[in-house]
Amino acid sequence: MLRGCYIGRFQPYHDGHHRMVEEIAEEVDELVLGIGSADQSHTTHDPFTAGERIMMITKAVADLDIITYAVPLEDLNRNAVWVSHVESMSPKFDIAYSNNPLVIRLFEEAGKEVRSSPMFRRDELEGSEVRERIRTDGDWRGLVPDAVEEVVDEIDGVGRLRQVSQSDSNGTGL
Ligand SMILES: Nc1ncnc2c1ncn2[C@@H]1O[C@H](COP(=O)(O)OP(=O)(O)OP(=O)(O)O)[C@@H](O)[C@H]1O
Ligand SMILES: NC(=O)c1ccc[n+]([C@@H]2O[C@H](COP(=O)(O)O)[C@@H](O)[C@H]2O)c1
Repeated sequence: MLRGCYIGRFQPYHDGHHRMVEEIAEEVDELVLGIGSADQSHTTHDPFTAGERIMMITKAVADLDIITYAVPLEDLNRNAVWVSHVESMSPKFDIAYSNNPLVIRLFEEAGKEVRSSPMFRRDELEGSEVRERIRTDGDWRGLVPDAVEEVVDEIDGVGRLRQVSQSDSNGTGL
C-alpha cells in the first residue's frame, strides 16, 4: 500500500491539478489532497473556502480509480514546523507531490520522498489566470473540470470574485 500527498491551494482546482492527480494515480494506491491556506477565503488571491474547495476536488476526482482524502491545512507562520503540522492533519503518506520549491525543500529536509511533475500548459493552467478570467468574464470554463465549473456556479463564484476584487482594490478588502 503506497499513499501519496499532493498539497495546493486549489483556488480553484483546475485542469493542471487534475492532470497531475491523474498521473499520481498511476503511482500510488491512495492520495491525500492537502488543501493549503484552508483558513483563507473571500479575497482575490484566495476566493474559495476550504469547504468549497473540498466540493470541487471530491466531485472532480470521483471518476478516477483511486481513493482520495481531502484534508484542509491552515497556514502556519513557522515554515520549520509546517511538515509536522501537515503530518498531524493527514492520513500517513509515503510520498509528497509538489512543484512548489518551498514545499519541496521543507519535505526533503524532513526526510520525505518528494516527486515533482512537468507543468502542463502552464501558460493558461495557472490559478491566477483562471481567477482573472472568472473576474473579467473570460473563458475560464475550459480550464477547469466540469465538476468545478458546476461548484463555481452553485456558489456564485463569479459574483464573489468580482465583488471581492473590487473590495481588495479599493482598500476595503474582506
Ligand atoms: N499547470 C500545472 N501543471 C502541473 N502542476 C501544476 C500546474 N499548476 C499548478 N501546479 C502545481 O500544483 C500545486 C498546487 O498549485 P496551486 O494550487 O498554487 O496552483 P497554481 O496554478 O500555481 O495557482 P496560483 O496561481 O493561485 O498560485 C503546486 O505544486 C503547483 O506547482
Ligand atoms: N508555513 C506555512 O504555513 C507553509 C509553508 C509551506 C507551504 N504552505 C502552504 O502550502 C500550500 C502550498 O500550495 P501551493 O503549492 O499551491 O502554493 C499553500 O497553501 C501554502 O500557504 C504553508
